[in-house]
Amino acid sequence: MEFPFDVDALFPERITVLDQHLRPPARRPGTTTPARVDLQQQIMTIIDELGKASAKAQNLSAPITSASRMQSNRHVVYILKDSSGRPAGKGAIIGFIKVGYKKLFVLDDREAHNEVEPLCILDFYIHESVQRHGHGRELFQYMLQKERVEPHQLAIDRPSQKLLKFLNKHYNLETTVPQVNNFVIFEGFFAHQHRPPAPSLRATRHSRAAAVDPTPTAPARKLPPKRAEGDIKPYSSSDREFLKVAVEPPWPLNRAPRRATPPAHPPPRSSSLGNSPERGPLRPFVPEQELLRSLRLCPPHPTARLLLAADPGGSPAQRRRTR
Ligand SMILES: CC(=O)SCCNC(=O)CCNC(=O)[C@H](O)C(C)(C)COP(=O)(O)OP(=O)(O)OC[C@H]1O[C@@H](n2cnc3c(N)ncnc32)[C@H](O)[C@@H]1OP(=O)(O)O
Repeated sequence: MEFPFDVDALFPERITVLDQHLRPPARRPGTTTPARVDLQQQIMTIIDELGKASAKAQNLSAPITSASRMQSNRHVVYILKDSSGRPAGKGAIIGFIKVGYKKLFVLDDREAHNEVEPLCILDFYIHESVQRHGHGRELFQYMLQKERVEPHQLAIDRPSQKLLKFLNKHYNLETTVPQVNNFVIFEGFFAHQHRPPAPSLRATRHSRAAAVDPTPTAPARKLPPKRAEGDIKPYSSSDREFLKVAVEPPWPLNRAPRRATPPAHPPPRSSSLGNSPERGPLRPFVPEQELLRSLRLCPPHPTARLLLAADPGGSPAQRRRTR
């Protein structure tokens, strides 16, 4: 994937790690340094384009990775570049993987709910022209070492068939523990749950392009106690949740408020907060409180008044309850 600017100078290392600050990595000595804002704009362009390409490859209706979503989440993206075109070309981007810690409620093999906070694979893409060349593995392996996690410790947000095959081939991950949410976890997940997240993602909130530390050690952290079934929320929020087509609420909650003039700007199709870009055809919802208020202010219909008057048995209290 090529860009009109010098990707090779922007990302001096083969793999660049970026967090929510999207800070441009330090440039090689001797290279000219454009204004910081320009560099950050280039990074945002790369992330937006990668997100779009990944969504297309997965047949998603909208990207789940974008610069704005990165800025509003504590996710980390690992970007793999190709500088083989150097010195003539400007380098190219091969792909990326996005990870982040998420609080999830997952079922173990006895179908008991467990509250956990594993590192999740949220998005992963290698350019079509170079898939099945080992780049995915290179990126994944780097991420595992940097985050100090083992493959069984990961939760995968709705993996594609290709990713399932990838995990099976490279990491022998095959047997899944059935879940009711969109996350896939593999056998061995619970055995490793006492291994805590590494400080790389949690504590270091800077753009990094550091060398891989080959010693995967991390201090132990106690997991929260198991919750009673009643406390458990029915699902854990996936990053892909906002892609689902929204279900229209029943009448009259689906009535749009009357507007004299159309809005000057349509609502954003997708925001960093994760509202669905698929909601175009749906009418905006009337807030429930507003609806109740307007119902209370409504004078009773004449027929209703007649019916109330003709009901000798109905006490005011009963009528209040019925109403
Ligand atoms: C949580 C999520 O992100 S889900 C979305 C995952 N991303 C996608 O599905 C996007 C499209 N696919 C891709 O971008 C890539 O194929 C990735 C990221 C899944 C893997 O990256 P690659 O560079 O192709 O992987 P790498 O070369 O290291 O390993 C190849 C192995 O991956 C699996 N794989 C990759 N592509 C395919 C494919 N088209 N069909 C079946 N298996 C595939 C196979 O196990 C393959 O081994 P094989 O060639 O011996 O059969």
